[in-house]
Amino acid sequence: MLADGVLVVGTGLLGTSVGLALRRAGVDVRLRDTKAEVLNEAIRMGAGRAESPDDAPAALAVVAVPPEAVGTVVADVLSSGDASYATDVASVKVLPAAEVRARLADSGRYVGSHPMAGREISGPGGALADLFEGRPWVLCPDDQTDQQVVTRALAVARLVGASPVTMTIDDHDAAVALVSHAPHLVAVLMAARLVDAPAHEVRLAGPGVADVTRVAAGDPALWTEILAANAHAVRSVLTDVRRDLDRLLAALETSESARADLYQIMRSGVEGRSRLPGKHGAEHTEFATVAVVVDDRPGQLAKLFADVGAAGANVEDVRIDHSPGQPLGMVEIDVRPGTDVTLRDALTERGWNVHA
Ligand SMILES: NC(=O)C1=CN([C@@H]2O[C@H](COP(=O)(O)OP(=O)(O)OC[C@H]3O[C@@H](n4cnc5c(N)ncnc54)[C@H](O)[C@@H]3O)[C@@H](O)[C@H]2O)C=CC1
Ligand SMILES: O=C(O)C(=O)Cc1ccc(O)cc1
Repeated sequence: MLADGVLVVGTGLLGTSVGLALRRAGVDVRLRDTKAEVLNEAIRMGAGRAESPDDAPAALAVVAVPPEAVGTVVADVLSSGDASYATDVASVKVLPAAEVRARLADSGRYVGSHPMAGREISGPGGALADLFEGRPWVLCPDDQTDQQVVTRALAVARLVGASPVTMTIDDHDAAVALVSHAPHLVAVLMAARLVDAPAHEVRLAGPGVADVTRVAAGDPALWTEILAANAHAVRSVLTDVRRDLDRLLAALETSESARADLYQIMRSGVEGRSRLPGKHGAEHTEFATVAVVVDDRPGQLAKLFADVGAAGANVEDVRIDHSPGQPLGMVEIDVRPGTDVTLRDALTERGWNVHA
């Protein structure tokens, strides 16, 4: 089905990651980017090859350019015959669909899609072959969409290790406003509080504020396009957040009833977070954590993981924090509840400093 190969347009973070994952699955991938140095870096990384004038039309173009450029690029690859069908990976779906429809009479050869995986680093340098592993990949066909393009986009999603999900473009944009775009803005607002903060305060920052603000490091130009294209749905979520913020401000007053409400708000945070999907999209599972203090020297982590493996424990997740100013790290290993006791004993026996 993808025997004629895939054309990836836009060899930044997403395009190069798609190329690396498809190459690993044996697909012929040709690459295109308006910036020669970016294209050459993606080729050097093994994400695909340069296009050739002798190439037959690609089975599918995967358009991985910023949202406002998607319509023009999809119309170009389909009308030039560079690809028979096209999909895109933009973080919004209503805008690209409208732009493709406005530019192409046979827009049924396009289906919008969105892998729910990314990083806060732009460009091919941040690309990873396993970026999409176990992540949802949303496809948004409508009644005009040709089944061929859906089949091909589905094949790409599966070959890169993602789990395909189908929804309408409107449902998609509403969902990502809640789970991606509004959270991005909350992270940005908290990170922006640090800009003029005194250095002696910022110095105390630990992994908590780093976790909460991680996505705020994303490319401001790309995110401005994403948010402008989904402004309506994002405003709706932020209006609810503003209402909650007002309630929170009142709950921080010093009265007994305010204190009870503050507790209720904290409880709703725990409850909401527990609804986040767990590893590989499975239902959220509470893991048990084993924390080990590790010397910050070469080979320690490899030795620790070997000892965890020897103890028969499966690592469900792992976090590493470095103690500021000390040659020590704290490794938190999440395992299935029940296995933590045996693991703790086994690691202590092997001489590790396991936190109580
Ligand atoms: N960054 C992320 O975490 C995620 C991004 N996306 C979506 O993926 C798309 C790409 O984002 P990134 O890879 O992060 O951006 P990026 O900035 O790393 O890469 C975009 C690339 O597109 C190229 N480009 C721009 N216009 C072009 C055109 N007309 N023809 C050919 N190449 C062109 C740029 O030169 C650049 O190399 C965006 O639509 C974004 O919404 C989707 C999921 C996650
Ligand atoms: O870094 C993360 O956790 C993300 O959620 C990345 C991300 C960014 C943009 C998207 O459209 C989809 C995923």
